Amino acid sequence: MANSGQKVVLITGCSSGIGLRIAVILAKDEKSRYHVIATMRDLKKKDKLVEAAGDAYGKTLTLLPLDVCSDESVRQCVNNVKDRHIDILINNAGVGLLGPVESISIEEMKKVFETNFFGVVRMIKEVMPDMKKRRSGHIIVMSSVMGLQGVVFNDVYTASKFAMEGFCESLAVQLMKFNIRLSMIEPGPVHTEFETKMMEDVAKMEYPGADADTVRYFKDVYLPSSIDIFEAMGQTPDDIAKCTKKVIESNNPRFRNLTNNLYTPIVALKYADETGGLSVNTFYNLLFNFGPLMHITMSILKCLTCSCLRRRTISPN
Ligand SMILES: NC(=O)C1=CN([C@@H]2O[C@H](COP(=O)(O)OP(=O)(O)OC[C@H]3O[C@@H](n4cnc5c(N)ncnc54)[C@H](OP(=O)(O)O)[C@@H]3O)[C@@H](O)[C@H]2O)C=CC1
Ligand SMILES: CC1=C(/C=C/C(C)=C/C=C/C(C)=C/C=O)C(C)(C)CCC1
Repeated sequence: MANSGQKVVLITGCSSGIGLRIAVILAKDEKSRYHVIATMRDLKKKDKLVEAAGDAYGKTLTLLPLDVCSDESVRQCVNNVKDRHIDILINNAGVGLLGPVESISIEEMKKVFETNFFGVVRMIKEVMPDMKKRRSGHIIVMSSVMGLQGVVFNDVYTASKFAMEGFCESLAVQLMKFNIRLSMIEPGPVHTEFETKMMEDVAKMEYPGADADTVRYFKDVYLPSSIDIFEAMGQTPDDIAKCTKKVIESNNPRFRNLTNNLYTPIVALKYADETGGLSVNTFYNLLFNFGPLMHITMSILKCLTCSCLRRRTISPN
């Protein structure tokens, strides 16, 4: 149970990746300022989190089951929190979906929206009224650079994150009147099971309904570029957890928080030209005309960021 001085933080999707690391980093806060309620839809998956939490488990970190796609599960979970008092709600649970639109059923698309959009809306609807009564609270949403900028062959995932951005940008204004803050975290590529699951799905898929050219563009052009980008720019879940902690601890938290400086110029294209031409044409050229060049650029970028060149310059031995 939380001490009177501790902030109660409820996090969704803590069985792996970013949610797991945020839970651990907050539960291990050096000043014990947080009581973390780490949630996951299947508590059988708790071992990785429990191991990473170490001594904090049972003290500053407790577990509750929660499936963001179920009204009943969301209600029960929040009812199980003492006085339903949640100071900080972190909406992290999310799923990806990759591939040509022709080969994805409407049912699969709805599942992505059910988790990434309605899952967050469901959580906010359950927690927000109590925050409003108390005139305090902070809601965090794990969005993505794909909530700001479309990426080819990620059409449906991108749309689900765009939907979230629109919802939150609207709600943030009303919430401010109740002294409740809303912040979006906007990571670029992050090495988690999200990436592995998508690659596994891609390997299994046969892309029914998509023509041969589209499948070729997806497999032979997009996928290698995407792998390059993950290798060159990919952050760790810990990077995102640290950034999220900073946002929570800021006196004046920003609404949008990009986590990766290397990705900022890519997102900036959209704001540099409101007609959208600059971003659409640049992405087209990067993908279809400069694919091999992009591979070289990404390799150089990877080399510079991994600091092997810098190490060699500083220490010739
Ligand atoms: N990895 C990346 O490159 C990026 C990820 N993001 C976002 O970060 C968030 C976390 O993803 P990440 O850590 O990378 O990926 P992971 O796949 O490692 O984690 C996703 C988590 O969401 C959980 N989850 C999925 N569906 C539900 C549900 N219905 N109810 C409750 N939990 C659910 C998963 O649980 P289970 O184990 O049960 O499936 C898992 O714990 C997502 O919102 C994602 O969109 C944003 C930008 C980049
Ligand atoms: C291929 C390709 C791109 C790919 C970007 C990727 C792959 C971003 C991944 C972001 C993730 C995984 C976000 C998760 O929410 C760019 C840069 C648009 C430029 C054009 C070519």
